[in-house]
Order: sequence, then structure tokens, then C-alpha cells
Amino acid sequence: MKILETPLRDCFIVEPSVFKDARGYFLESFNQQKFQEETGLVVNFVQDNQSVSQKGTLRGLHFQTGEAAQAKLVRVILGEIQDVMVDLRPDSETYLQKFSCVLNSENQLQLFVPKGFAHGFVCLTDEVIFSYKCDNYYDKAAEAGIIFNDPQLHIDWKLPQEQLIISEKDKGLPTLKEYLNG
Ligand SMILES: Cc1cn([C@H]2C[C@H](O)[C@@H](COP(=O)(O)OP(=O)(O)O[C@H]3O[C@@H](C)C(=O)[C@@H](O)[C@H]3O)O2)c(=O)[nH]c1=O
Repeated sequence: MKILETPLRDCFIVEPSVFKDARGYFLESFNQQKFQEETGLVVNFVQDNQSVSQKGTLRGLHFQTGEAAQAKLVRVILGEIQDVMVDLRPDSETYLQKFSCVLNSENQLQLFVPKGFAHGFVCLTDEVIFSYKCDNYYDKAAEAGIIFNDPQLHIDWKLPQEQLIISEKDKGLPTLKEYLNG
């Protein structure tokens, strides 16, 4: 397992060791001890989530607020996505900066999304199985988000807007400016 830095503070890519043989492959999708040794972080993941989406589906940009904030370790089991995160921590050196990375079932990359980041992804293949660990439980009351096409963040999504499939909830998310102004 390798840890690769990203331009965003505290956010990194995890590259698992993949053991291929005549049967297929094996990988450790998470190993708490190695994760802790490599990153120096003590993260206690308490919830695992999985979603299935069709091509064009965009989920995000999401986060939970306050005490319910979640760090996430995200990966793709089937297909390919563009994963995006935005640093929303006012005291961070990389405040309001974003990072985007392609995750797929070939590169097997995982992304660590720290607490205080907005997170979203768009599905680039016909079927995507997305899986992630969270270090805090789902809390509906603490759910928050920023609209995917926020003019200030100006995220360069890899699919044109006409091809996107987005939930009604996500279509109604505020802009960054609206969110920050409460
Ligand atoms: C996220 C979540 C949703 N749900 C329920 C609520 C709702 O009825 C249904 C679908 O929820 P959503 O539409 O919010 O699912 P989704 O859009 O996939 O939400 C996820 O998006 C990505 C980008 C993230 O970063 C995640 O943290 C999470 O917010 O599942 C849970 O029961 N537990 C959970 O942890």
C-alpha cells in the first residue's frame, strides 16, 4: 500500500498493493494498522456505504456539519468515476481549493477525504459500484451540500451538464456563497 500526496492539505490517495495471479487478483481494501502506520492518522471508521449508479449520475457535493462531520475513504469496485473534493475548512492553507481524480476498478485507487471537505463524484461508465468508509454515522439533520456547478468553485466535470443525472435534493443545493452566508 502506498500513500500519494495531493495538493490539498490532509487529503491523499491510497494505492493498495494488488496481487494478480491466474485466478484474478487480491487486495486489502483496508487495513487499519497499515493505514495508521503510513498516514500517521488514527481514524476509526464506523460505517461502510455502497451505491450503484448509472453513467452520468452525479452525487454531491456533500458533507455533514459540526459534530457529525465525516472523514471518508472512497473507492470504486466497478466502473469509473471522477471524484471531486473541496476543502471547506476556513483555517486550512488550502481553503476552497479543489482536487479531482479518476478512480476506477483498474487503478484501484482510493481517496481519503478529511472531515470538513465537500465531496462528490460523477459516473463515467455504464455501471458504477462505489464503496466508502466513514468515521462518523449518517446524520440526516447534519446533511449539507454545495451545488455541483457552483460558479465560484467552477469544477471541471468530465461530462457535459446535459448528460448528468442528479437527484432533486442535489439540484436544490445552495451555491458556495449562499451556504457561507447562511
Ligand atoms: C449517505 C446515506 C444515505 N442514506 C439514505 C438517505 C436517502 O434515503 C438515501 C440516498 O441518500 P443520498 O441521496 O444522500 O445518497 P448519496 O447521494 O449517494 O450520498 C452520498 O454522496 C456522496 C457524494 C458522499 O460523499 C456521501 O457522504 C453521501 O452524501 O440513502 C442512509 O440511510 N445512510 C447514509 O449514510
